[in-house]
Amino acid sequence: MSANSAASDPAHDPAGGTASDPVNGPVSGPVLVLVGPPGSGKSTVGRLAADHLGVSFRDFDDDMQAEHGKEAGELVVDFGRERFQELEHELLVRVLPEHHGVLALGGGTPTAPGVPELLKPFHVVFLDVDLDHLLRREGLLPLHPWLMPNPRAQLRQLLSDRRPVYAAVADATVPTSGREPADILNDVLASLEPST
Ligand SMILES: Nc1ncnc2c1ncn2[C@@H]1O[C@H](COP(=O)(O)OP(=O)(O)O)[C@@H](O)[C@H]1O
Ligand SMILES: O=C(O)C1=C[C@@H](OP(=O)(O)O)[C@@H](O)[C@H](O)C1
Ligand SMILES: [Mg+2]
Repeated sequence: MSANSAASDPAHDPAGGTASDPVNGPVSGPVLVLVGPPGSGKSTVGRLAADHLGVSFRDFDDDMQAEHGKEAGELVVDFGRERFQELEHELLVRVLPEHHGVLALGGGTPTAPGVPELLKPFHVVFLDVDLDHLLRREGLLPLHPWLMPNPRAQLRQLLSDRRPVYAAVADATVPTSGREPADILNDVLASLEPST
C-alpha cells in the first residue's frame, strides 16, 4: 500500500488525530510534523517515526507532485518560488486535517506565507543539519534543480535565511549532522513525550 493510500485510512492512525489550539480548541491533524532544509532527513526519519508509532506516513512533496503532475523541485522551477508557495499553502490547508499520522513537509514549506500559523496546533520537529554534512547527502541535486548553478552558496544562504523560521515553528530541534537516522529518531520520539 502506498504511503498516501494508507494516510487516507484513519484505521492506520490509531495514535494520532487531535491536537489542541488555544483559540479553536481540539484540531484534527498529524501527530508529528517534520521541518528542515532539503536533505535534512525529513522523509527518511518521518518514515521511521511513522513505523515506530504505528501510524501512516505522508510526504508533502508527494502530495504536491500528485496534485500538480511534477516533482516538487521541478514545480519550483516551472512556477517560480512565489506561486509554488501559494500552491503549497493551498494544499496544506487540505492535507493537515485529513492526515493523522506523520507528515514530512517540503524544505521550503514553513517559509510560505501563512504556513507557520497553520502549523501552530501541531507537534513540529526541526531536523537541523550543517552545510558540510548537507552537501555530502545523496540525491540532493537531481531532486533540487533550483539549487543550480552554485549549490554550496545557495544552501549556505538558505540555511542562514531559514534556520530562524524552522526554529520558530518547531516545538523541538534535533541535530542530524553526522548522526544515523535511528539515533535521530530517538530524539524525535523523545520530543513527543510529555515533559515532567
Ligand atoms: N542522518 C543522515 N545521515 C546521512 N544521510 C542521510 C541522513 N538522513 C537522510 N540521509 C540521506 O540524505 C538524502 C536526503 O534525505 P531525505 O530524507 O530525502 O531528506 P529531506 O526529505 O529532508 O529532503 C537521502 O539520500 C537520505 O538517504
Ligand atoms: O527547500 C525547498 O525549497 C524545497 C525542498 C523540497 O523538499 P525536501 O526538503 O523534502 O527535499 C521540495 O519541496 C522543493 O524542491 C523545494
Ligand atoms: Mg523529503
